[in-house]
Amino acid sequence: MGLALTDVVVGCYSIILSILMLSCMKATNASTIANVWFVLILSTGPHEGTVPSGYVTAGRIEKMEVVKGEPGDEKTKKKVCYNIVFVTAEAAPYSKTGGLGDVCGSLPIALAARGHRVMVVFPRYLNGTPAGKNFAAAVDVDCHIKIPCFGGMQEVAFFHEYRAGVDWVFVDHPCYHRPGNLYGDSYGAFRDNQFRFTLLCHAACEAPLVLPLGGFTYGEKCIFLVNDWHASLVPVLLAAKYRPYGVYKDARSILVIHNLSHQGVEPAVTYKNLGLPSDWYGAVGWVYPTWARTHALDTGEAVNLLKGAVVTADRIVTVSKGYSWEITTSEGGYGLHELLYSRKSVLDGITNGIDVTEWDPSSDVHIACSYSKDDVTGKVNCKIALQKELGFPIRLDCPLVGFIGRLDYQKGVDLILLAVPELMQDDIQFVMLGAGDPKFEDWMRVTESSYGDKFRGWVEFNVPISHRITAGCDILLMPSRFEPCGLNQLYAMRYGTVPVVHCTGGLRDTVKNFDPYAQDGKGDGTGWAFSPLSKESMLEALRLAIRTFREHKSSWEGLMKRGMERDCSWDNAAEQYEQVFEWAFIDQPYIS
Ligand SMILES: Nc1ncnc2c1ncn2[C@@H]1O[C@H](COP(=O)(O)OP(=O)(O)O[C@H]2O[C@H](CO)[C@@H](O)[C@H](O)[C@H]2O)[C@@H](O)[C@H]1O
Repeated sequence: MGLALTDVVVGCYSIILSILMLSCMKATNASTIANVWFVLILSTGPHEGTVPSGYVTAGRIEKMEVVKGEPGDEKTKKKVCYNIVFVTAEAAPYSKTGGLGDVCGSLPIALAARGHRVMVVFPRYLNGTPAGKNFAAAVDVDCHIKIPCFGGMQEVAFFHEYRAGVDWVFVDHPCYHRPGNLYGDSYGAFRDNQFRFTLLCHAACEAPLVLPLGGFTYGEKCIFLVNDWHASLVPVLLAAKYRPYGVYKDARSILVIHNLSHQGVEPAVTYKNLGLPSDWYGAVGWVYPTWARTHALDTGEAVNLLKGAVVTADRIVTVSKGYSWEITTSEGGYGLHELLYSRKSVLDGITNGIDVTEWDPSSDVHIACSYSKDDVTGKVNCKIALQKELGFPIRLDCPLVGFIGRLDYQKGVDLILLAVPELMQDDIQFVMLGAGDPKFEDWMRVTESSYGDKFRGWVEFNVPISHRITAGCDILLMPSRFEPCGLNQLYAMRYGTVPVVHCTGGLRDTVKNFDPYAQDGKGDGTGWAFSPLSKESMLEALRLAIRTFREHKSSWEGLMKRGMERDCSWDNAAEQYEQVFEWAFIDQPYIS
């Protein structure tokens, strides 16, 4: 295929422009120049292998894109592309226990689609169940490394799959092969989780240096996105283990906080296991508040991996704006609020997007009948099918309320437990899907046996049924005590299911309270956000929603329609992440 003359002209223009920009920058900022490449892209064809064609393997690649609008209206746009390394404990569809898996399974794809080179590093879990087939397409890249930690040299291997424009890199070690879920089994959390995720972090720091994915390593000029406590050792390792030897001087790290309530806290004596130099204790060292100590001689000394990332990462992102503020307060900061407040200038909130391919009522393979915002009639069939599946009487006039989530203090399940005896007096049907705290699981089973024709407690982690509940219900209840972003309310709105949520964190940011009088009486809003967090205010909001469903059909249709029309794709969030990457590279590494 030959080049058109216009392409050649634009190409020459771009080369000249690049040379000019390069010399300008030389005069101003020599250290930035070291990791900036100007690449002229005449045409952006499909990616081959893992190195997008026309790219240079570097931390930051400035790509001159020819933007073609109307004929004669061609202009050159600068786009900076990065080598991005996600480090996470889970990524869907390979492994998922909650929203972290959803985000790390879809944000990398959105960033790759925007031109970045993206790798996701996470464990190769095998628990002896059919879930193991999720890893079947990954191949052993025949690269074994030895990691110095926990008193010896631990050998890990890497597996790799290139899918949807992303390098999925699986860290392999026997500690990830055992029955149970990703973090524990019926006896509780695995006792060696600190070991398992220390290995992950060390391996993730090596991956860009040693893995020739598609023939080229990512190299050390990259940006690490470290998710939650499991990946939090990465920025500490960059600062303590690599930069003193001149490695990763041009890399940056961003801590992404999905949930501050889990911090990876272990006794202080375990510091020696982490593979950090002895004089770096201060980065991860932490002292419990007095009230949390267990006995009079307890000094409260501990290592806290998330705290280590808060003090060493170049920037911090939380998964909604509301939550980024909440974590700087004593109510929401879980003991880290003062530290987080001190880093306020590099703390941003970016609301999660959702995987709009997996969660699309017009093509969802799990639901009984497809529908869309332009034709919602199929939703009725989904409701009938769900009522059948749950053994409820088939009644379209009866509001069907759902709850999906981990059975955990965070999700406000205790509030539902308190409210159910009253709620069951009303003419409603209520389904709860969740697994977690055994005391809530038992309560769901008992409640189902007491209110057989109107309450179902589905105790399991089951993705297909979560889709069917999202599609078949009229209302989704989320009384979360705190919610960094929340995904189920986003899925619900996309499926025309109206959310009733506690007004907190990402729920407050994404669910707009219904106002029947707005827009000259046409109404506005996408659901109900109640406050304070009490049984009474939750019941009041739920009953208001139920009354609107029963008595104000056009208002209800408006609520459904506005929810379904919301833009919740990842592209918008990915663009905001790009802004944060740019800011991260403007500054020198926070700890150099
Ligand atoms: N029993 C079950 N069966 C099937 N699917 C189930 C299930 N229980 C939960 N899920 C699924 O797991 C995901 C849960 O995501 P959330 O964002 O609501 O919460 P989570 O607290 O895990 O995530 C944390 O990280 C995410 C991502 O940043 C933040 O949105 C959130 O606020 C934060 O607490 C959803 O996809 C949901 O459908």
